[in-house]
Amino acid sequence: MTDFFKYQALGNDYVVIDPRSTGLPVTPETVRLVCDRHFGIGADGVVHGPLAEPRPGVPVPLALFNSDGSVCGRSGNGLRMFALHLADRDAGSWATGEPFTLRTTAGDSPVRILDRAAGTVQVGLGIPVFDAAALPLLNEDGTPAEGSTLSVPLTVGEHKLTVTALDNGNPHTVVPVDAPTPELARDLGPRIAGHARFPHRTNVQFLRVVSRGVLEIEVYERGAGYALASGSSACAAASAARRLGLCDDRVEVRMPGGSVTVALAADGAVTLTGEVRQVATGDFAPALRALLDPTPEASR
Ligand SMILES: N[C@H](CCC[C@H](N)C(=O)O)C(=O)O
Repeated sequence: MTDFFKYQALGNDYVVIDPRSTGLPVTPETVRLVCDRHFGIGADGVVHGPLAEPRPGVPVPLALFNSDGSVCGRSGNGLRMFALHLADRDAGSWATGEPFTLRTTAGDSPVRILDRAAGTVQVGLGIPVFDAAALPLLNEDGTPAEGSTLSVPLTVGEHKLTVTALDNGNPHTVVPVDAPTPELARDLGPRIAGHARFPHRTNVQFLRVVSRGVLEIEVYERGAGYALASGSSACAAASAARRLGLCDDRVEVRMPGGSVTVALAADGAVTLTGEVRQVATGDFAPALRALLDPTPEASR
């Protein structure tokens, strides 16, 4: 029995809870405690899976949570970590380097372990949607907005911004700025993430185009806060920059925790490649375990 497996991708950390290794329930409350950096293990989110016995050739179901306990449709980093977890724990067909498919509430994502020793894992996040109704995005007066979400005006307090919003399994809002800084992300990030015009909230990327092949972002994640890196955010920034004509089809996206590569196909489909590492595996101590699963039979 192993209660948890912890992974990080460029400092974006997730705790994997595998129901085959532990009987612990996974609920928004337990996710919040596990992710708490003072009272729990500490993580930006939890990956719970596989939710059915994994079989080669069949999409492997899993659930993703943010550290605040909210459900996250898709996580570029969480999916890549879970792919490596399958290879670490089960080897077999997950470790051959052949692509396989992971299934979340946001749909299916192909993953591929390119180099297991180096932790190089690739995930496909599909074709993003730049559509106000899909996000959804509201007008200033609270009515549903319609049409393209490329370069839309957004007022945040005294700031008059021009942002590009998109959905790639998660909602994202890309804010081009001259100088993305952690201070800017921590200050403006939560105000955009929780802005009334985004009823489902949004992840936020502050973007600087370094060159046509290099982007730099600072990330504020919906449900998790300031993040050293985010896979779907890197993809969102690259997709927005490409649609705005600011970058080429293959870009390096630099974040405080490190860089990933994002490739953009002619139809807009996005592939993310980067490093993932296991940090720790372990068991929750009895006192924490009792909080995570208060049923008497859970105590050991
Ligand atoms: N860390 C994730 C994204 C989390 C997105 C989540 N915060 C949400 O949409 O609710 C990633 O690497 O793609």
